[in-house]
Amino acid sequence: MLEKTFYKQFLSNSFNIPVTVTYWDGKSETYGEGAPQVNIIFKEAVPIKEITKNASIALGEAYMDGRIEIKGDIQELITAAYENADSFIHNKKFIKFLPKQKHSEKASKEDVQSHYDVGNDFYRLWLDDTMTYSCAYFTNGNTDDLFQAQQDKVDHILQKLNPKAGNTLLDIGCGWGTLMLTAAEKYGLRVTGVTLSQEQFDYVTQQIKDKGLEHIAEVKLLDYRELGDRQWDYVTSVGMFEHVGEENLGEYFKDVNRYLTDDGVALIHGITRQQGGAYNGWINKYIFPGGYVPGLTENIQHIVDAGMQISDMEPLRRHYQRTLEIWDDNFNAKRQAIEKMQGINFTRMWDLYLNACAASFESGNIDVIQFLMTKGPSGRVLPITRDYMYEAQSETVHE
Ligand SMILES: C[S@@+](CC[C@H](N)C(=O)[O-])C[C@H]1O[C@@H](n2cnc3c(N)ncnc32)[C@H](O)[C@@H]1O
Repeated sequence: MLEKTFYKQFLSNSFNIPVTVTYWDGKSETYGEGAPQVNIIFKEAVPIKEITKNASIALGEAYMDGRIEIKGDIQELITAAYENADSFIHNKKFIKFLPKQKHSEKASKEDVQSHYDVGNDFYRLWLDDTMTYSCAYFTNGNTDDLFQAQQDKVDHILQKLNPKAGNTLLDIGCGWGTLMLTAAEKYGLRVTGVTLSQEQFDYVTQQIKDKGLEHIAEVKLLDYRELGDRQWDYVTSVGMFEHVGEENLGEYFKDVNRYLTDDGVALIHGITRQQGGAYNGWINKYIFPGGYVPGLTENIQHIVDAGMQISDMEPLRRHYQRTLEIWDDNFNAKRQAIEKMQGINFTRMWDLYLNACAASFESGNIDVIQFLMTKGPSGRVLPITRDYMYEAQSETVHE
């Protein structure tokens, strides 16, 4: 009885849409006004002490192993929790414990490999053919297909750099390599990519060979902190600073600045949080160990402290919401194959992750920003308007 009183209070305050909750004794109650859109079914009670320790971990784990079922749209339910300031997602009372974070070179390697080395065969099932794993750019609104939108994102980034053929580019956290290989093939740049994932490194190495780009493209299995004194004309880093950790973020931007020539341009693209930086219990425990989403102003402060000058900033949150929705559709279209490959708990975990991230963008809890920067006020002067970013590029200029 005590347990149910707690649940009733906890759940009736958590969402800004009406929900029906079916309890372990088979009885249902509806909270909120109007017709319920989602039914949360507790097949058994999640212990109150787990919920009060970290509700997102406790409920996430219960969803993963099937103690909780959700009938209706999971993204809509989680968005409703993000949009409710009193919900357990925001309430410090339910976030007393966070998994420990370490960001040494060794810890970063283990963390990154635990996520990306799930395997290229897994990612191939639900990413598009560019194997890009970051926010796409839907040039024509939401109608573009993901493959086109990922290519457009890469062009959008590279065009912002105003690149000159023959110049050099470093891509920190190059993933499966589409940005760096496009920079080489289409823009004639001499490119270096770094990743900590063995699977990505093997994939990009093969791509460089297959495309005959060995003379202008190289990939390294290295931590971004281990690149020595070398400098590049352009530095890009897409969907990567979220791995760096709060305590290393200032140094990360200083490294970006250090790797740039005096005349260099950097485009750093990543997730920020409106209300200040945060770790997320369940995501940190199961999806991105070591992940940290910085606050927007925290990032800007680090950029300024590193001595860089911001030339342009573009928030793309609705593009990331759309990207995640397409990934989740693709994921569910391949659900059987994924369950066979990774097991049912992993599949439920990953589906929850994609929905939770889409909800976080949808509610505006997080955003994704492209920061375009030069090396201080005396660095390169970019064109005075944004027009140059949208001018069509010539076809392949590959040397
Ligand atoms: C979300 S993926 C993005 C990949 C790619 N930029 C894209 O847009 O598809 C993050 C990338 O950052 C890399 N990464 C994370 N921490 C790193 C580190 N300390 N040093 C080098 N690469 C790192 C990962 O290996 C992965 O390639």
